[in-house]
Amino acid sequence: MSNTLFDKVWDGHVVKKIKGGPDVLFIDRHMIHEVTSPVAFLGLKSRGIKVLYPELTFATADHNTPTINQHLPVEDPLSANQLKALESNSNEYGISHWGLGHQKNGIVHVVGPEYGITQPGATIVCGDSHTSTHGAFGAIAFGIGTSEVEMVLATQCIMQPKPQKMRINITGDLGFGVTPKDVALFIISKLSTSGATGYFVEYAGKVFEEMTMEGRMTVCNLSIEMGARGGMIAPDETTFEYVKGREFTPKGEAWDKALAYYKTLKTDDDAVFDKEYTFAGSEIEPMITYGTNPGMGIGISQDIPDADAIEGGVATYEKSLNYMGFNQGDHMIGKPVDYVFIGSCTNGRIEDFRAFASIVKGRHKADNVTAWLVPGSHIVEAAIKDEGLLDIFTEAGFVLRQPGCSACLAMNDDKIPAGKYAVSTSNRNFEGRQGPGSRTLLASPLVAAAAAVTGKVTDPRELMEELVS
Ligand SMILES: CC(C)[C@H](C(=O)O)[C@@H](O)C(=O)O
Ligand code: SF4
Repeated sequence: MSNTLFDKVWDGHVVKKIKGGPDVLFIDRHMIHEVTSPVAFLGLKSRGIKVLYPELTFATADHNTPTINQHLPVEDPLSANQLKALESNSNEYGISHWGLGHQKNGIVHVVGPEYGITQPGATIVCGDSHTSTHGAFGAIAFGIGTSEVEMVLATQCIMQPKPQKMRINITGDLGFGVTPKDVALFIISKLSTSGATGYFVEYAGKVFEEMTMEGRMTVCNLSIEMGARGGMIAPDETTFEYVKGREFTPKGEAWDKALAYYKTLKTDDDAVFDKEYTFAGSEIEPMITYGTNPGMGIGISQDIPDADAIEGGVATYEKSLNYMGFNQGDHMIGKPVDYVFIGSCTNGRIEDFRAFASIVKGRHKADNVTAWLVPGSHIVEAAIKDEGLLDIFTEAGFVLRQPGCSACLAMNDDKIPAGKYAVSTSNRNFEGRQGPGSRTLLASPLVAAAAAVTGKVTDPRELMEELVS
């Protein structure tokens, strides 16, 4: 029988099928952070249960961590408590803990792949919706709630109804200045934020085959923003090359065996999906959002659509534009920008900082812009320095901060003030997401860089040197 990539990985992890109910799945890797794990550990303690396989769980602190002066004690008492709880729980149960200041510390979805915790064909969970990121490796990776975190700690299994299957194909090539972030924002703008609810998505086609692992992670990261349980891409040579030799990946003979398994992980030619979409890469231009959900995105050269061209309630649409201080029919290009944030588990990897540098090189930060450059991990931070990007940033008037989630959801001090506009490379533009009253325009690192040097929404293609005629 022909199977999809998703079926192959899922079926290979079913421990028990419950008739008419969910499947019990074995979980290969469990990542935890300080926000969603404390209550799960309290639950374990109150029931006197141990962590079944502590060696399969990895803890990192990211949401509540400051991005400057990380060597100093954390001032905010709530954040300090959560960070302490993660540390003491990890120590008590024998779980690897990469806390603030640890050399391996960083955003959970950035460090997992960097250290080879993320592997093709694995099942990976974390109490965090953007766990979908790890699907870039051909893993089944999804976010879980705190009570499920407790379940996985106790049993290394989870009960899950099997989602339906969707495939999204992007054919052909991407245009100049179009990045993986634009591909993802384009798909969400077409499908809406609920368009993939109940589905697990496979991304397929030439555009994804030619994408780097960093790009694939950006796309899979945003799967959750169209309601999908997760997204995945079949592993190939690009994947194997990325994974090989990392700290937690198999070595020697075990690698050969693992590689043979990884190579089986693709959708059979005649496998059937419950839903399928196909778009041409050439349809996509650099994207930007204008509203308060990630589906409210348009090509940067387009105008804000009229309410009657949008599915859903007119009142909600108007409320959203009102919050943003925008009107139907407005041009996005030229809108003033106060803040620029490059970072997060969506676009906080080295390739993103290279893209940002390619535009700011030889230019200067606009005076009206406050820019926060936040690497996703210490590995990214070190690469920024080693590759000479820090020099480019410094000359252009930018400062590099230390790793963490930062202004992506502003649980630390990195908050965008009320009413201010931020071009942000993160994944959510909800009301108040980046600080109470903040207004977020989601975009790629290229669009963020163009805004940072011009002080307004600018088409990055105008600033890119090798403009093809
Ligand atoms: C804090 C955490 C539970 C949350 C999530 O699940 O996604 C956060 O990471 C986010 O991006 O909003
Ligand atoms: S970077 Fe943002 S989206 Fe990613 S885990 Fe942190 S808060 Fe969530």
